[in-house]
Amino acid sequence: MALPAEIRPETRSHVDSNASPRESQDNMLLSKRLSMITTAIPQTGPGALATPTDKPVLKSLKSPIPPGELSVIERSKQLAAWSAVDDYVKPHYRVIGIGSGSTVPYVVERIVNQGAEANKDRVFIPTGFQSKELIVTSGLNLGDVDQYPTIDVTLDGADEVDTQLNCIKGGGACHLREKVIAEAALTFILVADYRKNVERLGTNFKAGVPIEVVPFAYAKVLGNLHNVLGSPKAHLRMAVAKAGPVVTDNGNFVIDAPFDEDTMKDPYTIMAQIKMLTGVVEVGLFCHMATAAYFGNQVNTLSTLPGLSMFNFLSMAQDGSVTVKTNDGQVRQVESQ
Ligand SMILES: O=C[C@H](O)[C@H](O)[C@H](O)COP(=O)(O)O
Repeated sequence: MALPAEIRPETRSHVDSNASPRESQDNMLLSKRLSMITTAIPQTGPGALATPTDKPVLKSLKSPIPPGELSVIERSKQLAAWSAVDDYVKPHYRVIGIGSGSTVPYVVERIVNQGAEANKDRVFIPTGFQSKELIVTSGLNLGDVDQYPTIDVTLDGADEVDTQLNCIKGGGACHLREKVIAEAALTFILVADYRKNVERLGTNFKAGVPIEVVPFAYAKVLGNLHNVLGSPKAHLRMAVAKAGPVVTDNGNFVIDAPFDEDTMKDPYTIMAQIKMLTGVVEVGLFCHMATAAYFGNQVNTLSTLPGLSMFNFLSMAQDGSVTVKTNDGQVRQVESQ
């Protein structure tokens, strides 16, 4: 398959608006590496993407990145993404959904590492601006869900995932397109770091359930959430580097609605109730949708300062393992080599 004319790989960086300075540095490193991989791929002419890159398919989870280059959290995201790609992006798959968030660049990284030959006949469907940029920048073929309404597998990040694989999504305001791309997929896989792996939704992610609303209905929906559905702190999400509200890729607003513990024990019910409010476009609760969720882990290590054995401190490390939860209730550990 020749590259569609609109694909013009350029070096663009992935911006994670929630990233800490360390995470931003990690993201810049990743963008740099992705663009280095991309420049190895012929971009135009009859030979476009026909020659494999010099990157072999990595069979193990051993990182080619020098130790210490990625933070513990970034390495956790990377291992989760790589394991998921290795298990679920099968050689014969042709249509692949690419989700949003800070773990997804590592999904693309691993897919690119499968080689140009593996990717030349594939088409990748984005869930928003960020993933579209990732696909284009990586020299992969871009498609849309209206051309490819059946997707072999979609891999996506999450804000939190519970034991039933229900999840909160939409921290980056992408959940409408994400849900469409997830529903269009025969298999939907979540990737995240250990902080997102919880018993009950709302444990660490306190911002609330993201709700995309049409702009003219936001005040009415806020009233419904405050007075009828029991979320007195529901509020319009405001932009950080712009005056006014966050506007989604679809031109809508986002409301964040925190609910109490009891409500979050049954995410499907509250999801259905919110969705019934007129003016709501989509709710960032994805229930009974994922086949598996991959979480990179960390360990706490008790260390001692050299020469000061009385001072112990806890330091965190990526222990090279990934926890995999599947929709049949099983949990297993994958160890990197
Ligand atoms: O709208 C954004 C998406 O649902 C993301 O997948 C989710 O917010 C997780 O993003 P991150 O990995 O950046 O925390």
